[in-house]
Amino acid sequence: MAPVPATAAAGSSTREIRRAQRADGPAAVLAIGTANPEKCVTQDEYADFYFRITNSDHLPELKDKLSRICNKSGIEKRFMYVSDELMEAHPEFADRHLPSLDARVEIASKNVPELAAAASAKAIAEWGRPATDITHLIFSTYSGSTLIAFYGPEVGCNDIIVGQALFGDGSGAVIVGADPVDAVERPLFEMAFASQTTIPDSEGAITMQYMKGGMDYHIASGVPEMLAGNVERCLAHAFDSVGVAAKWKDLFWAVHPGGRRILDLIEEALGLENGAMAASRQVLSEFGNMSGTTVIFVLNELRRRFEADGAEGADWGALMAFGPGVTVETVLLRVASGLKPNQ
Ligand SMILES: CC(C)(COP(=O)(O)OP(=O)(O)OC[C@H]1O[C@@H](n2cnc3c(N)ncnc32)[C@H](O)[C@@H]1OP(=O)(O)O)[C@@H](O)C(=O)NCCC(=O)NCCSC(=O)CC(=O)O
Repeated sequence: MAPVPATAAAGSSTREIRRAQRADGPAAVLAIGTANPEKCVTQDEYADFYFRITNSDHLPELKDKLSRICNKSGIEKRFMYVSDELMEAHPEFADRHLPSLDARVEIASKNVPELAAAASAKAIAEWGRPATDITHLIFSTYSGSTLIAFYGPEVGCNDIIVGQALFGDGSGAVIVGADPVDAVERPLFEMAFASQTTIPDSEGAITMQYMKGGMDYHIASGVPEMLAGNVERCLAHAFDSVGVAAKWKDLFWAVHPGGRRILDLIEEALGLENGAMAASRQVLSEFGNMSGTTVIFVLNELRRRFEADGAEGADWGALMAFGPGVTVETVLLRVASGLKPNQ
């Protein structure tokens, strides 16, 4: 980021002073950091773990259902705060009808900022400049799968089972700036355009609500179809807005892996080959769905892949995130000089 002049000539207009404060170049991701809680559970042991620590082994049909979904999830392992020790200290977390929100928030208030700080520290170390020089450090955390939205299964509440199969905890941070300082800052991805759309008639499809026993959530079974039916117009709008004629097959992709089926259906809807969302699938496999935090992990994985293979041929890409609303966030990315060989 170019230094802002400390003083302006006495006769400068306010407009000139404001102009001197602004960067010329596009906003770019200059560094990325991620962090997860220590506890790791593999997907093939998760159903046993979850039913044991919530004292729910008397519900074998639900346990089988969780195993079935875990097997189809495309996830190998996830990180989370919940553990035997936590559940021994807070047995009330297993029953969402018991009041526990205060205790959950108290634990989250200590742990979540620490995780965000760990991810941010990695980003700052990679960036290489003093933290006091930062203008934009953006971080996201997710702690739902233990702390806030973790509770035992219930007959008739399949959302709980689906959520238990998919979500993991983590934090991601990016440093964003413009006009990078040569030989110090390394732009990874430039951001050319950003937009947010609410899908028509999607109210109620993904909901989250704080209750006395934790966060209740609902994930409608048609969410993958809903997203797949709407991403193309979001992409077309974004690329039209910057006057770029993009072919979907030529882009690189950082799509939120909300679930394996979401990636499958979006690839199909856009006519992409199965490998197009390899970075999203890799993150899904290693970490699960960490809600809004996940796309930062996907960006990091894309960066790793570009560094390993070179970014030859890749130029434009799209980051897409999804959340309650149902909203679709689209950010147009361009591979920046820091990821291009020979620059
Ligand atoms: C869950 C899946 C991995 C299951 O894989 P498949 O669909 O291939 O398998 P399948 O059709 O045999 O389904 C397996 C079992 O899961 C059940 N099932 C699937 N989706 C369900 C849902 N939303 N609610 C309740 N049950 C559901 C099926 O009925 C079936 O039960 P049975 O076996 O008994 O017949 C997939 O459907 C998926 O990726 N879904 C997307 C999940 C999603 O919407 N994520 C977004 C989260 S919100 C988000 O990411 C935003 C945010 O956090 O902010």
